[in-house]
Amino acid sequence: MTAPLRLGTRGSALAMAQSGHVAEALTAATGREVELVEVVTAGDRSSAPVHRLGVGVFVSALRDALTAGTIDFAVHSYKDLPTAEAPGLHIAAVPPRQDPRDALVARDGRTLAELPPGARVGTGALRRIAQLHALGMQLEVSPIRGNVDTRLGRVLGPDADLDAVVLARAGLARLGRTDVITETLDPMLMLPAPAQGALAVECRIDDQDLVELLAVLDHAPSRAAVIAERALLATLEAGCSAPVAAYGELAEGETGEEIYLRGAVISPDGTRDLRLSRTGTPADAAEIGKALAAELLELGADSILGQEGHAGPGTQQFGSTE
Ligand SMILES: NCc1[nH]cc(CCC(=O)O)c1CC(=O)O
Repeated sequence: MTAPLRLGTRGSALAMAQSGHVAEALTAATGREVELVEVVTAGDRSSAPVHRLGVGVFVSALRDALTAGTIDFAVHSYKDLPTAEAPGLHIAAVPPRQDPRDALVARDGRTLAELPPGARVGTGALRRIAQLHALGMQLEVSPIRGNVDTRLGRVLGPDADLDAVVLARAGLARLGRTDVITETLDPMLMLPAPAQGALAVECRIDDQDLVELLAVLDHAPSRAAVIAERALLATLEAGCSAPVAAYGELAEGETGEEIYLRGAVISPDGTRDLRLSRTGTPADAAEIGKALAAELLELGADSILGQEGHAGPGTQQFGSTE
């Protein structure tokens, strides 16, 4: 009898859902038993806005437990991971990615175009705040945070005080709540966060057997897209509050598989809005992301990021913008 593998997870409904899903997939593919071990993170204990805490707080407790050996592997929302690699740890799999787009949940079944000027829209991420302002619809954007249920309650609950909220479709999908979505937002209007909708399955790099076992969960196209998007983010050296968006799509081109990467840097008030795209082969995913970031920098992305508490080269801690 082999002991069950210990999968460390945060206790939030979203984290439990995605960890449970990965555990089931691993057991189905390999026959190995998996046991969920709850790890409490500093992010779960605090109610400060995420862009001030830095999403790294959700991650570091899980990584500490991995390094200490109290768990064998962990599942992260990929967009919450810092762009810097964690010493001694390895992302052994990127499972098939969920739809990375953002979703609007609005009162009275409204779509974005149906919101009147002055409508109150809640979202915590600067990337979303910036893109909502860039629409020029005179929306009143208010920063919110909390778990998915708390955020939905601001629109759907008995004490609803907002007309709409914007959140990741993937989070709602994992919780079985896509029924509340009134519009899945087109990336032309709301480009997703780098790696949104993707998971990272991480273990210790010296745990060779587990590295090999977990590889069955890897989905190459999802990994390539995420590599491109995060190379863009890393090259911009964006701090934890940076309004940076990136979306890589894989499609069959004339010369084989192609990756189409879009990137955006938007000032929080929406007045400056840089959007560019680039294509290439999935094998060059990282180079495509770097090159697109370099083009954005040439257009002045650094001055937008500088306005927003840009950490500057070498000082970056947290990779995600939200
Ligand atoms: N911001 C926190 C966060 N981190 C991961 C998700 C779920 C979506 C995903 O896995 O990318 C969410 C919720 C959201 O952005 O609405």
